[in-house]
Amino acid sequence: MDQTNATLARLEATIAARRSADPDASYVARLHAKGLGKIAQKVGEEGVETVIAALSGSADELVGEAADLVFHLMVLLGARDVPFARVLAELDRREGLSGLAEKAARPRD
Ligand SMILES: N=c1c2ncn([C@@H]3O[C@H](COP(=O)(O)OP(=O)(O)OP(=O)(O)O)[C@@H](O)[C@H]3O)c2ncn1[C@@H]1O[C@H](COP(=O)(O)O)[C@@H](O)[C@H]1O
Repeated sequence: MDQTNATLARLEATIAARRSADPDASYVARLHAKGLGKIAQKVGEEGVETVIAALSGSADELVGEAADLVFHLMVLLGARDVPFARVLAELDRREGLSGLAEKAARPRD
């Protein structure tokens, strides 16, 4: 397993373990206590903050916001019982398929 996948696998396992923790002691548990809607909202907020950092922040700020976004996305996937491996497998499936070619092959409305 390469470094990227090892980091994500560790984070996924930590998130799964913290879901049922005390919400007073765990941010992951607190998010789950607030429900799927709150988790999804956080992903949206972190996405917007990542965009702002990309357009007007430093590289360090962009790294920080991107980490927040990936973390909250992993919490969201876990809340829906979707293993991150499925996302990686989907990216693998798309490997080598140009985004332009994929779009051109879509059925027209
Ligand atoms: N990677 C992260 C991570 N990244 C960001 N965050 C938290 O995500 C939150 C995002 O910041 P915000 O200001 O948007 O949050 P907020 O003020 O609570 O937001 P609102 O209540 O206003 O919606 C902060 O509380 C950050 O500390 C994280 N919290 C946890 N982890 C990982 O998850 C593990 C388990 O964490 P706990 O569940 O807290 O033990 C940790 O050991 C880490 O590995």
